Amino acid sequence: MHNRHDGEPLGRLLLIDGDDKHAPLVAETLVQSLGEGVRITVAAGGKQAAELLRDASFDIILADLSCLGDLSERSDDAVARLVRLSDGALFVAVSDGASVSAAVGAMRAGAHDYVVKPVNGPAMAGRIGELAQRHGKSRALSIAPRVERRSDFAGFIGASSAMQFVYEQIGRIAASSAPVFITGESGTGKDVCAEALHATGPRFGKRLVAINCAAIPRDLMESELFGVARGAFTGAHDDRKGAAELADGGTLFLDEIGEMDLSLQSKLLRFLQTGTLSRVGESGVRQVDVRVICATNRNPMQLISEKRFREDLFYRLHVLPIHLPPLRQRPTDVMVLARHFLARYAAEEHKHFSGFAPDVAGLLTSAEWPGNVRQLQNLVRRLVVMCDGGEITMPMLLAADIESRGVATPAEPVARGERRQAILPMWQQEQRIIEDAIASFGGNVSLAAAALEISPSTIYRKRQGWSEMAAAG
Ligand SMILES: Nc1ncnc2c1ncn2[C@@H]1O[C@H](COP(=O)(O)OP(=O)(O)OP(=O)(O)O)[C@@H](O)[C@H]1O
Repeated sequence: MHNRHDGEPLGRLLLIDGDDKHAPLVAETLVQSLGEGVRITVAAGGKQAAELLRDASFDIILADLSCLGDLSERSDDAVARLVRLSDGALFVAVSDGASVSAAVGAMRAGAHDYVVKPVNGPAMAGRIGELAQRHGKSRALSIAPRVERRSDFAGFIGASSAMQFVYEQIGRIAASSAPVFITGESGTGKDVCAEALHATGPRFGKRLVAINCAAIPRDLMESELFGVARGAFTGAHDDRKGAAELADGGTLFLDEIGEMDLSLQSKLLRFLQTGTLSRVGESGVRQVDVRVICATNRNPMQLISEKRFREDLFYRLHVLPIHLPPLRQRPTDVMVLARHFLARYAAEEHKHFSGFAPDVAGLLTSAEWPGNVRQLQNLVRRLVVMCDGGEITMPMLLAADIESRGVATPAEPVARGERRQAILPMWQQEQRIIEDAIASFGGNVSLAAAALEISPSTIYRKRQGWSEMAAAG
């Protein structure tokens, strides 16, 4: 937060909001969150905003898409015109949430992001800081409240911007009881995330009970989740609580939710709707208060389209989405994590390591890491066990890397006839890029398409093609 500022403002924000009662309130919450160094000018519509932009320079523009009609009938056209006049300001579109296509249109027209109404001051201030950093908008960044860059948070290690965003999201939603839906490839830290949400929230005094929907046989899953009454089936000698009851007052973590049987999905939906459950073989109902966190490394939209996941259950669970980015998208975290694991395993093994040789660090940083943090962690552990100590050199890495799916691919593998990283066919690489984009927009195909600068119908067409390719083997 900035100190009170008497002279020139630190920055200028243009708020385009057609509601003359609402706009001053929004402006006030923004000043409270951004600090008094920001000067806010309100424009009642697109035309007035365009005039203001011709006369003065602004650092941030917040534009309610519903009030730009006086500038152009189409909101994307109005946004494009304002962006052209904006002199490189950070441009955030505000939409009413009903029209995803308007928000996508605004982003195609040059907006940096969109937020759904109502504009919340503290959340908006955080978002401005994040966007300003991501888009290199130094003027907007100077207004945003300083956020300490953290290199660790509640069990996570990592100082990249992507992880700062994750920490900020966890901090913002930990106190709520609404369901959280965590997505991310295997090994990106979905369990760590569930633990962080529980540990930093008000339910910390009660239990976090985790249940892995892929690891438990189908016919046992219902009793594991909801408990069992004595005599319900052969072998049920006693009444037993399930994970949901054990987590009462605390958090229930449903890992690999995408693997849950469809009939149990209906029962889970009922539990989420009513807050009550019945143990297997019991006719009465029991009230249970849990916060549900679920996670999957699959694409939930694909599971829904394949009819393996109920859409109504997805929307019940997908209230607060968190996406954990793959390690290859945050290369600055690799050595932070590698050094952390080296220190930890060296202490466990009573050995002394001085660090990684520069060529090893370079190779690790640029590797693909298909198994993400888990793969890096296992590799460092293997290095510590196999080596006596000192500096981790390239020969040591190559010796330890044998089972790690080719992280340490040498620079000229073909010439030297050594191992080569598997090259995926073009369609699979394209599929990965598109699925990553969809996951990072919480499953929203339209927004992913806008970010990739292709049309949503292209994504749907490609998906059809991938299923056919996969079916063809
Ligand atoms: N950012 C991180 N900082 C420190 N450790 C991490 C981080 N991310 C993951 N890990 C570690 O990597 C391993 C895998 O993490 P985790 O089990 O949370 O991944 P996951 O996404 O749930 O994987 P899966 O989908 O296979 O269950 C764990 O040992 C975890 O402690």
